[in-house]
Amino acid sequence: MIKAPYIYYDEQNLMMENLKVEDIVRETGTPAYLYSKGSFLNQLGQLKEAFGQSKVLFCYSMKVCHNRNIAKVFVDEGCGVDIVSGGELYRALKAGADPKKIVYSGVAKTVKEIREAIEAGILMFNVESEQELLRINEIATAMDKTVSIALRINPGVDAKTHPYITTGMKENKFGIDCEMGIDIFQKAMKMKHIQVSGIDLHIGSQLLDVTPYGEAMQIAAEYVRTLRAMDISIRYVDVGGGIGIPYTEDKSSPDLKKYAELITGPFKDMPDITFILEPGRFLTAQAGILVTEVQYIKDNSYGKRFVIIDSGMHHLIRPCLYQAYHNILPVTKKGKAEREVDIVGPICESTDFFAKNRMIEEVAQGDLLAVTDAGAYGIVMGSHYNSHSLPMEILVDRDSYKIIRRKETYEDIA
Ligand SMILES: Cc1ncc(COP(=O)(O)O)c(C=O)c1O
Ligand SMILES: N[C@@H](CCCC[NH3+])C(=O)O
Repeated sequence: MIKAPYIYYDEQNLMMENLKVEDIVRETGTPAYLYSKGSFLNQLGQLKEAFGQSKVLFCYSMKVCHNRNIAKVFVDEGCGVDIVSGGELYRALKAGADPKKIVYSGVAKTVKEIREAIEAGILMFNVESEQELLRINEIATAMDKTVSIALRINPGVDAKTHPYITTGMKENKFGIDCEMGIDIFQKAMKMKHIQVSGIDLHIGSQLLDVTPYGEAMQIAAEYVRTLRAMDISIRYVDVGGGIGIPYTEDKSSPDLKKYAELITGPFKDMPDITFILEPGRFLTAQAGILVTEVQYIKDNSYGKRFVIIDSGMHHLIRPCLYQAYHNILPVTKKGKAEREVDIVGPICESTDFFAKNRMIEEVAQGDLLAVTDAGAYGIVMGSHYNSHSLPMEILVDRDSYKIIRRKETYEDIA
């Protein structure tokens, strides 16, 4: 494994691992997502270290970056996979995931998806409603299989993150509220083809301050005690994902040691519990950059300058959807003075921007820019809007790179 940093400048050249980013994309073309394998492994290593000897199964939340080559990096390190659809199940199995390490979340699992997951023999369904439980039981009965489930409870905890990405509050569609959950657990216990195995919760995404996990895990531990007192056996506590990354320099990485303590601490009296973690963003966001080429520079008479690029909201929707900040770097520094610009894409929407009023080194037509921290919720939230193709994806490993998703042709998207 090579040492951090994985994305850095060597004099004027932006590097990923041992390669110049410019050399890669001049061969492959733009727009392109580039990912550093070393960074993936380093982030996973940090999480593993924080949890030390605790019984934890890390399930890569593949919704953040579902390329099967990337899932395979984590699978090869012993991780399971957190999936939310039949499509993700397919990708996870193609990546070589052990079905016995796959957990399946999501509020709208269809009959077909449930059947496929039972056939694959996944570890556990994270059930999000009573009707879903009934449906799983019905399908399991017809298939004559016993299916392991956890109920996703909604602990009513404010994760204090962006309002669009909290999930554990009363107004969120996820999970079952704690009070109703007890009754549903009891019903599940009576179902012949259902094996009650765990509880599940996920309070939100992009948490930099881990304290809300403390409150949530106290609630979870109390809940498990109540269930056990009713002879409802709980082996797994699935904590979901949510650990964030600093997108801006004024923020710092979450305290992983504290996170691990907040998760495991309330369960000290239950050493038989296995924790399941579903990290996503923390594992992949910082490893990814989106490289784009400047197409045009346009000034208007109000003093505004637009830098128009060959990528936009159809490739990375986070700035448009959450007003999210992503750093934007020249791929090759030219030593020019900085000036204020809007960096905008080709889409016929005024929300199609990566940055507004941003100071960056002056760029010219044909220059390359790299949007950083783009490895999570990037390409997976992309679209073919305006019939543009998605960027290619490239995995960098020390001195070499591999195209893991080729450029789409018109025929692919027509
Ligand atoms: C159930 C569940 N697990 C895991 C994740 C991954 O979250 P994150 O990328 O914040 O780690 C999400 C997304 O928020 C989720 O909804
Ligand atoms: N898509 C969001 C995170 C949503 C989490 C999914 N449960 C983001 O880009 O930050």
